[in-house]
Amino acid sequence: MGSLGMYSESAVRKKSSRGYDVPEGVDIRGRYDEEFARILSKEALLFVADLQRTFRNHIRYSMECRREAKRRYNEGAVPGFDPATKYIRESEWTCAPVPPAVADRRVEITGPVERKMIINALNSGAKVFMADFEDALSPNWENLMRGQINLKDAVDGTISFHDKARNKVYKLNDQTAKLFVRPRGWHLPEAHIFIDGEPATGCLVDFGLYFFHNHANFRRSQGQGSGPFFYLPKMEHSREAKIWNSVFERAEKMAGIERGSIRATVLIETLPAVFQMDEILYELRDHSVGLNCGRWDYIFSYVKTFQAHPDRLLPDRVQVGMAQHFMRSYSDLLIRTCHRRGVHAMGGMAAQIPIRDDPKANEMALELVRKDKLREAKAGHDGTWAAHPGLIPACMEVFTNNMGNAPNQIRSARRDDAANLTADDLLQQPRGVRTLEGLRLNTRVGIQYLAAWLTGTGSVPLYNLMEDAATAEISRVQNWQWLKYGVELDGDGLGVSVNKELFGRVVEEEMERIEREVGKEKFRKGMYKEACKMFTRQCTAPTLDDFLTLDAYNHIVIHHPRELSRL
Ligand SMILES: CC(=O)SCCNC(=O)CCNC(=O)[C@H](O)C(C)(C)COP(=O)(O)OP(=O)(O)OC[C@H]1O[C@@H](n2cnc3c(N)ncnc32)[C@H](O)[C@@H]1OP(=O)(O)O
Ligand SMILES: O=CC(=O)O
Ligand SMILES: [Mg+2]
Repeated sequence: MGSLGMYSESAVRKKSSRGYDVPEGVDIRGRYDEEFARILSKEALLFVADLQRTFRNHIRYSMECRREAKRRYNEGAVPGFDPATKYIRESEWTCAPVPPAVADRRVEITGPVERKMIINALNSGAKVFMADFEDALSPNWENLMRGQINLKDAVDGTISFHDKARNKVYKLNDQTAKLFVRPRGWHLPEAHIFIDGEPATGCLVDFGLYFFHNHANFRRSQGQGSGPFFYLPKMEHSREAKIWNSVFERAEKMAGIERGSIRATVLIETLPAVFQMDEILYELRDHSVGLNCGRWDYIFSYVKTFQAHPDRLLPDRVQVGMAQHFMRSYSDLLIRTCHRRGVHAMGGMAAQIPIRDDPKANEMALELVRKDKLREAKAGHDGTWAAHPGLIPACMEVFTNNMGNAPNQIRSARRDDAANLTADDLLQQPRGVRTLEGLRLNTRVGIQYLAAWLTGTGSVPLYNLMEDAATAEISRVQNWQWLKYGVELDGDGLGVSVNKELFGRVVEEEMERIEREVGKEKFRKGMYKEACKMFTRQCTAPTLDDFLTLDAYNHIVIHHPRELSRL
């Protein structure tokens, strides 16, 4: 438990907020629940409110800088290395030593903070489990609060789950994966918790509540004296990493633990951030355990950054893989940067998942995963991500064959050759063709994903692939880009160009197909029509929405007394 020593007495005064006991200035607008109230204790909320008050202006400024950068890119500029921080890139320094508890991260499983999945992931045989409040989670009130309860039970070691339908009880094994938690990105508000009349910042709620309730037990049971551990998503600039560093320092002070205890891996998953990798590590150098290639959001970010650059259009989504020059360059430079600074360079997610009812297709999917992991291990990555427990043995085998007994390749794979990579390498337009099937698949997947998200599920299997917020974003922005520039579907050889009329027909036909595939009953009961409306609006809007989930979020905010809120 944290101490309240750093807060004044008056700030702890109780005030009733729809059933919850809250400190001054905090208003809980989500449903009251006794279990939630244990997470939303007055002390924990005070900690979250303190983070919000301390950092809100820094966050606001950073988001304003993102808008300013977007304006520049939209006027024709391209991202590049910042001359002002050349000294950071060129000087020799290293991050704090990697804590022994997480030296070996050769396979990491990811998944939403759902109770059964947390147990399965911790028991999966992976070295790390990244519990996700971000790409894999629909951040409705129930998911967020239950997620916090589940994580607390997991850290306490008491988590269990009874699947009544199968009469199966889930419990933790003796040996479990190390827990990392990924809070939401800086851009997402938490509209069920108001602080001083404004929605709280989503990631400060996720981080604050988890840290407050778990830091002590985590360090004892999991961290061998260090931790807790985090993954930090979707940053665009080192100034955002600097805020996280300050958040960590403040949390460590509140908890009375040593500075540098908290450790985080930053996902490099926006195009501007690839030019800031040294700077991001530098800001977090006492709190870093590396960088990760968040390849799916990275592709999304490529389209978003170049939304006003018709000379940089993408081919079909399925063709934008790690073999493309810009993706390979990004992974190589990330490895070189991390190893030079003494931390892990983590690989990314292959989207394939096991295909239960078709052994041949399953073997082909597994082979694609093996190939992807082999490329990562040989390139020098220290570990990788798996979306499903069924993929762990294959990923483990590839990394173990390449790394042997060493826990990582930080010292052995320097990749100094990657120092020659230039901005042109990192920005090179991907090669390939565009097809009507590409447009159809984007539409079919985007709508089904959004329909799932609106009903509380943030990661889904679609057409034998894992789909989450990052992969769905690619579908959305690619459709938008093709519509905006009326691109020719050059892979079909028919000379057809994408326009609103064609897209309208595709939407109609794909909705019919979805109804056939999921069945009339599920289609009627689900949120496919709402998702279709939302997805269509976003694909055809004159200006590109920054995030699919920002507009969609308004539809999952439920305030009590019951009312639907628009932010
Ligand atoms: C771009 C990025 O950000 S990637 C990171 C974010 N994305 C993710 O984390 C996605 C994680 N993966 C998943 O959510 C799931 O694997 C899905 C949705 C893709 C597929 O899930 P399902 O359809 O339930 O898979 P399936 O039916 O094969 O599951 C079999 C078992 O494995 C479990 N399982 C599947 N994936 C996971 C996981 N990632 N973690 C833990 N357990 C899992 C299921 O709970 C199920 O358990 P059970 O047999 O005890 O009931
Ligand atoms: O978060 C991971 C990604 O690929 O996006
Ligand atoms: Mg991502």
